[in-house]
This record gives sequence, structure tokens and C-alpha cells, in this order.
Amino acid sequence: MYQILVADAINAEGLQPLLEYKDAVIIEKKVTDPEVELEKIDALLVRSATKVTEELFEKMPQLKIVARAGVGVDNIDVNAATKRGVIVVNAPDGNTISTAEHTFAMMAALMRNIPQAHQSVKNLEWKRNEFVGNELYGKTLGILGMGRIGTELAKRSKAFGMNVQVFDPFLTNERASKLGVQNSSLDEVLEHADIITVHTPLTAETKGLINEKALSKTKKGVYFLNCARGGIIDEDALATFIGNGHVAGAALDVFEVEPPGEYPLFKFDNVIVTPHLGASTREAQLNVATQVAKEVRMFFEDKPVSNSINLPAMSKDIFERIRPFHYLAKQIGSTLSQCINEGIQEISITFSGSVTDLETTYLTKALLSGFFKNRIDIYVNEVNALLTAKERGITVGEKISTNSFGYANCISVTAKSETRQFTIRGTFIDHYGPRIVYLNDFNIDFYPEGNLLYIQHMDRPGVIGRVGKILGDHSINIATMQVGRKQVGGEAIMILSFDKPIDDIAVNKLNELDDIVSMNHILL
Ligand SMILES: NC(=O)c1ccc[n+]([C@@H]2O[C@H](COP(=O)([O-])OP(=O)(O)OC[C@H]3O[C@@H](n4cnc5c(N)ncnc54)[C@H](O)[C@@H]3O)[C@@H](O)[C@H]2O)c1
Ligand SMILES: O=C(O)[C@H](O)COP(=O)(O)O
Repeated sequence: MYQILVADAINAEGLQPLLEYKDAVIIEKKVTDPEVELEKIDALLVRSATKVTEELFEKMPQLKIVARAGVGVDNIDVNAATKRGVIVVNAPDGNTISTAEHTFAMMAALMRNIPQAHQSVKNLEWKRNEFVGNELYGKTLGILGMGRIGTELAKRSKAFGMNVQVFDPFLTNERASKLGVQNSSLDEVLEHADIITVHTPLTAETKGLINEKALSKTKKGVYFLNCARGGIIDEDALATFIGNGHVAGAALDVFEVEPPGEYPLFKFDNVIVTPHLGASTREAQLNVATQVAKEVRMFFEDKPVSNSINLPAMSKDIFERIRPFHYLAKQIGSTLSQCINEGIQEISITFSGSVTDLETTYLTKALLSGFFKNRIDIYVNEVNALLTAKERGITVGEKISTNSFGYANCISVTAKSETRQFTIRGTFIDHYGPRIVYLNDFNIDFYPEGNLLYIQHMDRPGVIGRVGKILGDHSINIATMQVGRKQVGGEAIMILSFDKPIDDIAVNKLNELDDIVSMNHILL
């Protein structure tokens, strides 16, 4: 009998597929409840309240699946789950509409002072002049993160006559024009928007996306909304800019620490808040609970799950054969994604040599999952990679070729954006491991792992030395260095690897060097 622990408040009706499952027993208790025998639990169902940490995994040796009844998995240590072979599933689209509607409601309430006016009338006051608001009509809404929720919010805002300007590094102009929004840089949105709302996942990259520097680029009188995750807008910086009158107000549904307790932003009348209610509608809760309950049941019935975040659906035997290429494909995808920081329209993958004996479609999906890692919040894996690409308007092509460029096997990938194309090739060499052997027209040879710096530069005497000196001056030890060039004195590339992450100050110094054309920090 499988023991399923429902640790957060999950809609009971949605749990029906599990309640009806004769091989399972449902326990509705917190993970901290002393009555729960954590060591016997097979499946864990959570929302955002329960933190599923490495420490918790250690206490749950029988755990096989964690299901998140919602989108954000930032409360789950997915790497720790993967290491332990625990599958993680979520419900990516069940609460999209509810969250977009909540964000819209917060925006309208903020612009018309509704919470403040409501409280005032209930205090037996009648201060009509104090609560004069602003129309949404004609205002520019800046959306940072144009995924599912950003897109639904844009549609609603356009219906209210707003101009919508968006920043999402992975959005193509073609898709933006289909959605009727203006595809812009972060700075353009910051400079022009009257209201700015964030809808990215919380990742290392988006933490503090709106910080003091970003706030100082905004118009005086700008409004901010955060119905995504606490921390995307730096709360201290926001408090400073509300305090000095630059930011006219903010509406927040999420906080860096939840519940936030004594909170500096609460002292401002022009900050309105809700307790993480974005997904709290009957419809969304029924949707997400049903989705995850079905997924968990499918998993226990040995059927493929569709919103799995971290594990492939295949027999152990086949997985062992494909594993080295699976790793190579993922690293190629992730390297490619970090080398080309713009919206991609097309990804073409060509397999050649011995790898063609294997299930190449699975490798294509692995490559895409590497590509989407850090770009979107749904931890794309082999199960949902193609669908995700389709949803993002990316055409994916796969073919087999007899040309393996002299290697025993080769995976060659070309990504096309609106302005350019980028090709990367990798191979797996027995007893040696995965290698990237071609990068954007240059032959090269490096191990795709760790902290890397990809530098495009001019092949001039002293460039390598100057790079080495700057890194040395910042006490940064170069572990390996590979160089490639097409002709003497022409364009060249360098791939450096480091034992530990390199700091921004050193990267900025390197960027100042004359002969450096461009630089990408790659974390694999
Ligand atoms: N308040 C709530 O109750 C609630 C409910 C649902 C989701 N959320 C939060 O909202 C987030 C977004 O949800 P979604 O379903 O729209 O996710 P999504 O994955 O569909 O969209 C996220 C978008 O952010 C973009 N992005 C990633 N990094 C970026 C960056 N640095 N700058 C700009 N854009 C970037 C991605 O390209 C993607 O299009 C979730 O991650 C979750 O944390 C909150
Ligand atoms: O990421 C999500 O799905 C939302 O933040 C909802 O979180 P909740 O399930 O705790 O309401």
C-alpha cells in the first residue's frame, strides 16, 4: 500500500483520483507533524508552504515522487530529488488564469486606491478627494517575463486600452507581434512603463532583477506589481524608492519570507498587499489538485507522467546505454542557450555516427531540456521539452546524417534567431568523456562542465596574456584554457574554465579590453 502525504492545503475534490485508488492511503498532515512516519512515505504532495529540502529527502528514504500542486518549484530542491531518483511533477498551467486575473485586480486596485478607500469608508470617513486615482486606459504596462501568466495578463490589459511593452530575453519579435505587444529590452521597459509587473520564475538570474539600479532607471511616479515570487523585486530597494517618492505605489502578493511578519513596506499607505493569493481560486485549486493527483496515480500505475520535471520515462537498461549521450546532449543545449542570449526561432539537430543507433528523439528532448534550463520555471525535461518548444514558438528539427566530421559520433546543433545562426557540435569519446568540438564556426575541444567563460576576441599578440593577468589580479585560477581561430590575426575564441565562480568585477574588467569582441559566462 502506497503512503501518500498531503502536506499543504490541497483541494479535496481534486484529490479524488488518489482517494479512489485502492493501493494508496492518504495522510493529510504537515511534514513536521510528529505523528507522520516520514520514512514510510512514498509520495509527497505540496503547494508553496512546505520546503522540500535535502534534509527532508534524507528523512524520506522511501519517497518516489513529489508533486507540486502549482507552478513554482523554488520550494523544492529538484537537484536533490534527481540525485535520489525522486521524480518531481508540477501543475504548470492550472493556475495561470487565476494568477493573471489576480495581478490585474491588484493593478486596478492600486491605481484606484480601492483598499485604502474601502478601509477609510469603514472607518466612517468620506474622503473623496484623498482617493483620486489614475485610469489604466492609455498607460504603458511593462511586463517582465512573457510566459503563460505574462501572456494572459497582456491580453487582459490590452482589452483595457493599455499599451503593453515586454521584456523576456527568450521572446521573438514574431511571437511578440502575434500577441500585439512591444518586444523591448529591460532598460526600455524600465524607462517607459507607467506600471511594471514581474512574471519570471525566481532563479539566481531573476533574484533582484528589480534592484536599486533598475529602479533608478524608471519614470518618477511608476507603479510596481509582484505576483510572481518575493525577491524578484528587491524589497529594501523598493522601500527606499517608495520612501523617497520616486515610486508611486506597489501591489505585492508575494514576499521574500512568507509570512512576512513585521515588514518595512507595510508602513506605506501606497503599498497594497495580499497573502500569496494568486492561485487561490476554487477553479485553480481544483485544476492543480486534479492534475497532480492524476500524475501521482499514473506514476504508481507505471504509466508515463506528462508534467515530470526531472526524470526520463524509460527502462533502466536502455537508459544506461544512452546515458553518456544524454549528458552530452543536455550540456550542448545548456551551452548553446548561454552562448546565444536572444529569442530563438529554430533549433536543428543532426545526429551522426554511433549515436544514431540510439533513440535520438530522446536525446533531442534532453538537448532542449538543457537549452530551457534557467530560462523558464517548469524545469523542462524529456517529457515536456518538445511541447515547451512549441509553446514558445520554436521549431525543432531532427535528422540523421552520414557526416560525423571525423568523430565516431557527433551531435551537431544549429540555432537560428531573427538575426543570426549559431552552430555547436559535441561528441562522446570512450574513456575520455563528452567534448564540445565546434562552436560558432570555430574548431575547439573542451569538457562541457563547470564554470566557463566563452570569449570572442581578435587574434592579436598579448590578448591571452592580458586576460590571464586580469584574472590573476582577481585571484581567479584558470583550470583549463582552449583557443581556436580561423586565420592568423582574424577572429578567435577562448574557452576558459575555473574551479569556482568568477565575479562580475573581473568580467567587467575583461570586457574593457580592446581586442575582446564579446563574452559569455557559461555555468554548466
Ligand atoms: N502569486 C501566485 O500565486 C503565483 C501563481 C502562479 C505562478 N506564480 C509565479 O509566477 C511565475 C511565472 O509563472 P508562469 O506560469 O508564467 O511561468 P512561465 O515559465 O510560463 O513563464 C516565465 C517566463 O519568464 C521568462 N524569463 C525567465 N528568465 C527571465 C529573465 N531573466 N528576464 C525576463 N524574463 C525571464 C521566461 O522566458 C518565461 O517566458 C512562476 O515561476 C511562479 O513563481 C505565482
Ligand atoms: O507557483 C505557484 O503555483 C503559486 O505561487 C501558487 O502557490 P500556492 O500553491 O502556495 O498558492
